[in-house]
Amino acid sequence: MEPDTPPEAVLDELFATIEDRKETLPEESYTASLFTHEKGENAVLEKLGEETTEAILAAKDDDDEELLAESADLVYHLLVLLAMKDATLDDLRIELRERF
Ligand SMILES: N=c1c2ncn([C@@H]3O[C@H](COP(=O)(O)OP(=O)(O)OP(=O)(O)O)[C@@H](O)[C@H]3O)c2ncn1[C@@H]1O[C@H](COP(=O)(O)O)[C@@H](O)[C@H]1O
Repeated sequence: MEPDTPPEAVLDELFATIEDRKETLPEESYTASLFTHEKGENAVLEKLGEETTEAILAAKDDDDEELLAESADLVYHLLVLLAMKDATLDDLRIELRERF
């Protein structure tokens, strides 16, 4: 991702990169390692649990910087899980829109 990517395009670009890693499985990619992990989907599910706990602790500590960092880890791992389950970012947007 380029440093000058507009903030509103970041999630789409990140999700497209995750889908690319799922398809091409580069050896050096952390994202690809989640798709090929010996624990299967449990690897990303465990990370989601860890990052959720870390975000909660940061919020309880009023550590705003840490909360943002852990939230980013959480969202990233959630997007990996969605890609793993063949869902798309648009599926998530539509689900949210239906709640209005
Ligand atoms: N946004 C992320 C991202 N957020 C978090 N992480 C990784 O998620 C892991 C978080 O684990 P922890 O916080 O527990 O840190 P850790 O102790 O180092 O992790 P582990 O030892 O448990 O693996 C770290 O290895 C981070 O590097 C991410 N890895 C990749 N991306 C993006 O995904 C895209 C593809 O990147 P590659 O995975 O490098 O191909 C790029 O746009 C990246 O910026």
